[in-house]
Amino acid sequence: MATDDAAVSKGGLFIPLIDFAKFLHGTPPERAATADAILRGFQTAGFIYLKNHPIPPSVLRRAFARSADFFDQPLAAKLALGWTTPAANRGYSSPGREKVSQLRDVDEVQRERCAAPDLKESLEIGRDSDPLFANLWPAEGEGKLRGFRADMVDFFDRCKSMHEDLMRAIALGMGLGEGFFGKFVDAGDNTLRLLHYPAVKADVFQANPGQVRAGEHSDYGSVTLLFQDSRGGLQVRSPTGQFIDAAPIEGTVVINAGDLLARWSNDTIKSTVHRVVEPPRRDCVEYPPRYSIACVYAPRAQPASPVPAD
Ligand SMILES: O=C(O)CCC(=O)C(=O)O
Ligand SMILES: [Fe+2]
Repeated sequence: MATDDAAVSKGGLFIPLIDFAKFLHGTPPERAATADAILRGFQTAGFIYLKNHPIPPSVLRRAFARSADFFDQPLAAKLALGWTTPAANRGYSSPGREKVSQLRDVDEVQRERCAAPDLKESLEIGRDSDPLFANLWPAEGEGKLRGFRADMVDFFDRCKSMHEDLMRAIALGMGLGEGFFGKFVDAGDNTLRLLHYPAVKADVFQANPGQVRAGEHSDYGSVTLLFQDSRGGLQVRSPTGQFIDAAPIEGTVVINAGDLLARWSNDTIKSTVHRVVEPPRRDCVEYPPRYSIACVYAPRAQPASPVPAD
């Protein structure tokens, strides 16, 4: 059965490759089997790969091209859209600014940032209609970034809709009503995260064995959709503690459960640690840039209806 295909099977880590169309358009038994496979993947690996997902290749190609156009701007233009506060969590973070980590102590994070800064830059985009926080968009102008905002809002909405489908599958797999999570996730208080790992000399990794493109961490939300280009470097921690390559597979999206879903499921679902490292070693002086797009889902910031007093 398609749901038993492995995207990754190594070192005790089995990440299933699942046909999402069987959940979206299948017969009731196909939908149920696919929902079970999705839930099992999150319970065992914390990660799944989905094929035949609803975001068309042309839309993805466009999102990646627009992301490259954004990062291609002069640094000063990007810094003008600088990330400000965790509450807003919007805007641009220049290389070396963000260090993803499992550490909780700010001084320890700072030491890790100095020893092995994440070799990446990012743009965080939140719900565009949020009444509290505004996205930081490049000026529309006539250049390459014309239409950037409209394209990103469209991509954001497509990811939101896919997230709602996924939460329906998880609820079905858990034996709950399909709509169980609906009222928690329908606001779309999510974060679209454009990531660019600039070209880097191979000897940077050789000179510093702790050097990474993104440090080891778990994600904070319910699930993260992760679209990656063909460069490689994403690794997922296996149940025995080894980091295993989660290589790109054309036409698929990698999805991982985050801390919130682990909490919601009483830790039956795993929020698994992952990182981005030196790409598969090859004979080159410089590794090319890598782009990825992560959509991190969070529950609605405000309750859907007033919470009863007691
Ligand atoms: O770029 C990647 O492949 C991973 C990014 C990631 O894990 C994150 O931003 O949370
Ligand atoms: Fe992550």
